[in-house]
Amino acid sequence: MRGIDELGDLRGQRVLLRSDLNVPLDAETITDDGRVRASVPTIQQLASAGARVVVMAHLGRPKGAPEAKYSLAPVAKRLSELLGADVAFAADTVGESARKTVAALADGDVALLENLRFDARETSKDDAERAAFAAELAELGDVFVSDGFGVVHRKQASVYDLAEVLPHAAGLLVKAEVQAFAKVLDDPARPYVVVLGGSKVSDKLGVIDNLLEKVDRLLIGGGMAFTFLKAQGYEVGGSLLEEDQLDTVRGYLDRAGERGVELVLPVDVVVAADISADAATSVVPASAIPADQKGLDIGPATIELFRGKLADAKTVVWNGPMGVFELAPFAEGTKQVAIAVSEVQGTSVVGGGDSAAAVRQLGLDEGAFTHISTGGGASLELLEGKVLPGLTVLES
Ligand SMILES: Nc1ncnc2c1ncn2[C@@H]1O[C@H](COP(=O)(O)OP(=O)(O)O)[C@@H](O)[C@H]1O
Ligand SMILES: O=C(OP(=O)(O)O)[C@H](O)COP(=O)(O)O
Repeated sequence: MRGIDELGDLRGQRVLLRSDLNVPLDAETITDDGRVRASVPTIQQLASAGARVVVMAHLGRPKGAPEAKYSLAPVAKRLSELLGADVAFAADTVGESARKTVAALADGDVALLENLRFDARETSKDDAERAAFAAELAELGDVFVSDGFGVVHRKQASVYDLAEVLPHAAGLLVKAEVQAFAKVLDDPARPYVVVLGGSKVSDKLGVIDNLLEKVDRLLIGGGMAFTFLKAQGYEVGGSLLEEDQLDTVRGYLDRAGERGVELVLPVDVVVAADISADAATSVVPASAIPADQKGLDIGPATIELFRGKLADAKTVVWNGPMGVFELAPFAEGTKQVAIAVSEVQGTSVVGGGDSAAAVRQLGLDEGAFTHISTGGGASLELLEGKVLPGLTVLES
């Protein structure tokens, strides 16, 4: 994979840089700036080389049109602070504001475009629509650098199509992440345990298919667990559920049994009627979730069960919080699993925007794990052996 150094002299060149700046926000306050920090070294290297750096990023999942709560404006401010230099913020992505902002850049300056996903073409499944958006983005740059590791599993205009129309290279973060995972991929020490949770259930259920061929144990918590519990015949009340995946999940349960993979599900759950910080909570068996309650964290018996399954692991990969850890009543499962993963004698990798935020919130830093990855879905797809569009396109 070509790196920035191989792009030639960048002085005066407009570099379109795809970063993953998808950070958790509480109104306009960034609650964890890990992804912004991780994007800084590449930006600094490009700016020091005299490039005019045009950063492109997404925030959340807006529906293809501008929405104030998904604006990248707070991220531009934080990026300015971290760089110690002004970051010009364009109020649109490929419109007049973007063109003027880029035209006004001097060598070594940095700009950030508004959320790419305010344009439906960014994430379109239609190749021609994405290509048209990439062509408009390409007018704002001479070179493309891909550094948003958290999105390299997405075949999207700013990740994939842009590399087909501009000279391109991988940024420092993408290179470092790929290298870190190569070590895990290459003959993992066993027992090899993957812990899955979080709320992107439909996205991440699919990775289990391939992981069943690779791992010794799969621990499933977070929003991911309830489709499994339902597939086993339990009612899950108002918990997150992928109804249309129940047959697929039954298939996973059968295959895990056949292959001797331990698929470990919660035995108890913290439930509440609403997702709120002052909700009345109770702990119920996973087989007895009341119809009017939602499962929002794993319970104490599950924490013990998971701790036991992690104790002798030699390789652990964890993506997805065990509960709604942002709120104190539902944070304990994530906290205890984070501690258990940090104590693993061997390789421990935490991936994902929210999972990484959770471990940092607990005061566990890079030193407590072999690697904290900025990508959750991206790292899981790498580990399952998939070809990631945003990486293969960089080889072309
Ligand atoms: N049982 C649950 N019900 C609803 N949301 C949950 C549950 N467990 C975890 N979550 C939510 O999952 C989100 C993170 O999911 P995801 O994006 O898949 O993880 P990551 O960003 O680490 O890859 C968090 O905001 C958390 O509140
Ligand atoms: O947060 C992200 O992924 P993650 O939750 O899997 O870590 C990335 O920014 C990708 O976002 P997406 O899953 O909306 O494409």
